[in-house]
Amino acid sequence: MTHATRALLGSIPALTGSPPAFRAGELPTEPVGLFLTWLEVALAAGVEEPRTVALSTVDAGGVPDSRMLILKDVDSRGWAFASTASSRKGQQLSVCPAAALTVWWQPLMRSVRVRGPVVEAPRGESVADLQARSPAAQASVDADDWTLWRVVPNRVEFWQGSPDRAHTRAVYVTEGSAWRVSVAQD
Ligand SMILES: Cc1cc2nc3c(=O)[nH]c(=O)nc-3n(C[C@H](O)[C@H](O)[C@H](O)COP(=O)(O)O)c2cc1C
Repeated sequence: MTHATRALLGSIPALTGSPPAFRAGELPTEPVGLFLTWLEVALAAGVEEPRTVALSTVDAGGVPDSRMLILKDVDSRGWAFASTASSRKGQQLSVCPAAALTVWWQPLMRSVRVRGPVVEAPRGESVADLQARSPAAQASVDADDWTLWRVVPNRVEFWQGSPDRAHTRAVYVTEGSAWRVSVAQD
């Protein structure tokens, strides 16, 4: 029933919502501050579970996988997430230590994506992360397996959708130890 499915999908609204003001001429010089500002706006707007992200990794053959995860921290060291080293993502990160991470915050019509190499946090941080989980969540994993990683960003893109489809993207790219930001309308 391809036709019916296509019709069903076509009938579902997409890119609904109302964008907050986005002054592309007044961007901060680095992306972490802007991400945290957007997160605060998402929280104030009642976006549900704004710390949920899609994390994409690739296997040894270059084939990607993506899954939802909880964002654990964001600072100048990167975007932190945690899982088991023995998981599919853990195995993929051991052969290809790089990832992309994406959020979609509705009804703000905002998406952010972050990409770069992935580094494992010092062991103590993984232990602390595990200890902060519920007893049931702690009991479900082997403590030695639980791992905190960070995506160390070399490209961060802030996408602001618009009802008139004049979407705006602010793209931060590393240039040595500094960030270069450019704004595109598409
Ligand atoms: C909203 C949401 C949040 C999740 N958060 C985590 C998480 O923080 N860590 C984790 O290991 N799995 C989390 N999961 C489960 C993952 O999506 C995934 O199923 C699991 O980690 C196995 O992925 P893998 O086989 O690609 O390694 C979450 C799932 C959902 C839907």
